Amino acid sequence: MILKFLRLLKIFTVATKYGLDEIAMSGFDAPRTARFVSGMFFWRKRITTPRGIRLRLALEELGPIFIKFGQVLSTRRDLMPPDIADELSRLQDRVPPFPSDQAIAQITASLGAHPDQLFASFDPVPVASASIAQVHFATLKNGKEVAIKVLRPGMKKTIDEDIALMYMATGLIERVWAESRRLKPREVVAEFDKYLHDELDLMREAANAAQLRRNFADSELLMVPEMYWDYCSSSVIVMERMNGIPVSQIDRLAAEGVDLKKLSSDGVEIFFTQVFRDGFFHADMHPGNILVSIDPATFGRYIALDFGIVGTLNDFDKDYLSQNFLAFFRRDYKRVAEAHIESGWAPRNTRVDELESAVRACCEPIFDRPLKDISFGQILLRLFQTSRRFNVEVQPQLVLLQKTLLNIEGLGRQLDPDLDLWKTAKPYLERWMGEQVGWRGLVERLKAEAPRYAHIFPQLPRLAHRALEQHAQPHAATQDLLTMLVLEQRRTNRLIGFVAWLAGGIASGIIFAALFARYGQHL
Ligand SMILES: Nc1ncnc2c1ncn2[C@@H]1O[C@H](COP(=O)(O)OP(=O)(O)OP(=O)(O)O)[C@@H](O)[C@H]1O
Repeated sequence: MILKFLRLLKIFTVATKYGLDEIAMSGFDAPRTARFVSGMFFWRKRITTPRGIRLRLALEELGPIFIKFGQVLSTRRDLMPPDIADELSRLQDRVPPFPSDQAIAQITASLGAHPDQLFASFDPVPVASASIAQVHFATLKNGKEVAIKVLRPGMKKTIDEDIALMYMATGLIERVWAESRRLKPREVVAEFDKYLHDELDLMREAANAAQLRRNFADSELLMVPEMYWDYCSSSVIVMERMNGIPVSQIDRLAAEGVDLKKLSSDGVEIFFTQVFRDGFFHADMHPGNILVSIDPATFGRYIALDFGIVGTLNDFDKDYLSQNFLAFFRRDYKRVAEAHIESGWAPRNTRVDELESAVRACCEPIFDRPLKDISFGQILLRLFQTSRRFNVEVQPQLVLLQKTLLNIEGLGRQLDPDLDLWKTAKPYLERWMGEQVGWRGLVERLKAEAPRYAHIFPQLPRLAHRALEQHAQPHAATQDLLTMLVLEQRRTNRLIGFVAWLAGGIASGIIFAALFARYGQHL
């Protein structure tokens, strides 16, 4: 309890030192009591440093968990003012490594043997250390070079304590200051809580890596380290050691003869493949996590590292994205508005023309520049900001996607300032749309649903009969369901009819050809 109090006191002192209260007071219509308490810090020197810098310095002083919190906040550009988000994105969580005997103890406890027994060699000096984990290199007994990621000891306790304080603080703020709820502080902390706890389980990270590796097994564009499952636990993972040049070292890449233009468009292709083909994307694409191979066998291929954060998208999300991007680039804002209402994201009673004109107002200025300079990430961001005004809840996976898009665009344009994102991405969007509508889409969906239909179809007449009996006057939801089932059945019947007709045609053709071959000369 005393420790909790001291920690709270420390947070309070740091917040006052950097005038964070003043940021809050100026940003919102703060209640009088809060202004009075804030005004009591008369002894504080006049604050002249910009608010974003002050917030960043305060978080740095509060330690790794708060630094991580700032990094996560920096990605919520739909909530944060741009000056603060820009400054927070500069937070670095490079922290001093923890002693190697602690890493060795962690490996021994997790994998059941000392590194000397497990590996042919183990380097006690870490190659990198961050707030959650650090990485050591080693060699397996079969000669394979590996990288070992070890969780920082005692992290869970520290995280739980700091998060509990954050919940307490946000709860208090929300209670005394209703206006602050607009920023959804509790929701943001809850998201951060989940994010950190996900990162604490390295097994999740290993599983994400394995999935991404499988998705790109046949690709010439991206390499993902293999996970060595016999040496993986929730606090230690061992994976193939990758060699390459960090993508941020552009001069080195150029000197090695890597084609930067190709690298740039490959990056976009990889990203859109992850999004629209797999619905599974690496969402921590900062340049430190991306290498480029210069090994002759895999020259110029991307290497991905650090799989702690991935985004997943379902068909609904993909449909939303492709519809909106395509409508945007046709400047069809009405379609954008309709897509939001049809998908149920904007409330049903939203007026299409109002949403359309809001979207137009925020996006038209973006189109005032050459197509190649348009940022998908910016478009999505503006869209989310506009949508919020219409009570659209922006889905976390799309916020993650928007943040990753900004990273990819930044990276792509650093490698090739002429990168035309739209030209590179359009075929993916169009292919996705093509697969969703028309015969191809229907056949694909039927194929995917076939096993389920096999169960449902025989029961359909009974279920429909029972539903009709139970509800002589079916209510709206049941009515909708029945209508949907009937429509689906009709569509399937049409497809089956078409296939039967085609098969019949082919069969008659074959029979006719056979008869003609046999008896044709007698005719
Ligand atoms: N498989 C690997 N092969 C070679 N080097 C690796 C490998 N995995 C990690 N590293 C090295 O360790 C560094 C940190 O790894 P990683 O990003 O996974 O850790 P992290 O703790 O999540 O760090 P951060 O939070 O800064 O991204 C990488 O930048 C890279 O230099």
